[in-house]
Amino acid sequence: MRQILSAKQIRDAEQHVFDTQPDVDLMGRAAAAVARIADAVTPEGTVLVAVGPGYNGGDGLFAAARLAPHRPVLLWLAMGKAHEAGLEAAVRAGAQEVDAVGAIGSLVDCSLVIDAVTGLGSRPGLPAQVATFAAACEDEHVTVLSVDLPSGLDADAAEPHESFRAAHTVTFAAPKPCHVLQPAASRCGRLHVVDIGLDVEAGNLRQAEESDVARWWPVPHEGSDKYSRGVVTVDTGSETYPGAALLSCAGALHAGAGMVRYTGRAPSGLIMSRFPSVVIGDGRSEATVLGSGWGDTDNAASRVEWAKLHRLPAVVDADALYSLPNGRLEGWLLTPHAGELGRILGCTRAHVEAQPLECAREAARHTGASVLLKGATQYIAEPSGRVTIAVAGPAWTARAGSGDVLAGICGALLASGLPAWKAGVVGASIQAITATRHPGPYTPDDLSARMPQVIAELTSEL
Ligand SMILES: NC(=O)C1=CN([C@@H]2O[C@H](COP(=O)(O)OP(=O)(O)OC[C@H]3O[C@@H](n4cnc5c(N)ncnc54)[C@H](OP(=O)(O)O)[C@@H]3O)[C@@H](O)[C@H]2O)[C@@H](O)CC1
Ligand SMILES: Nc1ncnc2c1ncn2[C@@H]1O[C@H](COP(=O)(O)OP(=O)(O)O)[C@@H](O)[C@H]1O
Ligand SMILES: [K+]
Repeated sequence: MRQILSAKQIRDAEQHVFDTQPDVDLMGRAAAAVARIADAVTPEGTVLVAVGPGYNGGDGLFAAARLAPHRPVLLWLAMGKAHEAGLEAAVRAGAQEVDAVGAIGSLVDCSLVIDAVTGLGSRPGLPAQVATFAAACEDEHVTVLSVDLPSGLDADAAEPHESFRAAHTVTFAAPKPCHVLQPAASRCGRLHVVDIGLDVEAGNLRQAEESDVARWWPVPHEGSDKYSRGVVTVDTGSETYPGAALLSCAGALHAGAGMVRYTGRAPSGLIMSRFPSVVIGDGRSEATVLGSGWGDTDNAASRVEWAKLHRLPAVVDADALYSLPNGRLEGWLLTPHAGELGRILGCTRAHVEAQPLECAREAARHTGASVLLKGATQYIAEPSGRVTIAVAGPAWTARAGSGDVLAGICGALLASGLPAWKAGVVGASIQAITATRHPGPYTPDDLSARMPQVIAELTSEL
């Protein structure tokens, strides 16, 4: 599990070092890492460093001082001002200053641009002159290495403000939200996290890794039977949308449910012809999946209430999300996409997309359920306010029906005994990991059929 830290948490940790170990040169360590990675990314050729007015620019200047003795280095002071000691060191080492016109003109001969304009102190967006330079870097296809974060992004946000588009980003101590939350994360390129000796405390935002999914996967043991592995009741699909029933059953079966019972309104013959191991009809079970493909069902509320009355942990998807029963939904997992979460909260999809963490947290706090907010970045919020980001996957998964499969996967995991938040994290992650290992336009059901092999690989890698 990787901790994701806010700008404030990093600044507090830096302050602690300044207060307790005044001799430690944090900027020197940061600059050394930037120079080392710059040489690793492009070992030869001219490096142009775009330098801002604060400490981020200082990192760039001290990195320039380390690079200039063995390769040509140009400096562009993007906002006029620069860290004085850093500038002196860079110039002393042989770096040469250019103006804005010279900076853009030299791009054609540069092998690397180091973006050290702004970092943690970045206000969203870029001043016009810097925006022009960033656009020119893209036009010339120059490799950009951003220091701490692509200048223009907000360290704590997912929003893709006008910013540099980096091929590599070197950050310090831990990733910040902008490095892992889409769409901002797509501006960062490959992320290098460097330890500069900050002592950081765990917060309430973290990202799951493949190793967590492997560790948490409910692998059956000698004593397992179909009941102990977990029976999941799937009430999804309808006469109008029978496909959703097949998709959620496919998810539950391929995630390894001990038994799948189908109680929805899609024709049972259809289910049996595709999945003969599914048992049609009600019976004992450990969890239920509700809502995918219900459409405008008139008795949605009573079907959701039924799960609450039977104290059955539920995965609540799609239309069932608008018929949540009153009271705390402890042990439940809600799986909205941004539009659905907006409707639940009474705000717009755009608001949810701009404030995904806050919205997922609010829904979890309000309902008492865990909330899996689906999309390019998938957030699992708990009522406590803790948020775990699922392992990310490629955008191949972004197609109709992926959510129905995901609901089935999560249902099987909930039935196996995982707590709701973990079922959400593991379910969303396994779908993404499968898509990463099998890239291409697979249909959601074809992709789910590849999951068992990936689960076997993952759990045998332990
Ligand atoms: N502290 C340490 O020892 C260590 C710090 N480290 C490094 O320091 C970085 C943080 O440094 P920082 O706090 O100086 O902020 P930084 O990101 O350089 O920006 C502030 C300046 O930019 C300006 N500005 C911002 N946005 C703007 C915009 N859109 N358009 C125009 N101007 C804008 C802003 O102007 P103002 O808001 O004051 O008007 C201010 O002048 C951190 O990311 C890491 O790289 C590492 O070396 C480890 C040790
Ligand atoms: N950009 C993206 N990258 C990766 N996965 C995505 C992206 N956008 C959406 N997804 C995936 O697609 C699924 C879409 O779910 P949803 O919108 O509920 O679809 P449906 O209701 O049609 O099944 C989510 O589970 C998410 O995993
Ligand atoms: K930067």
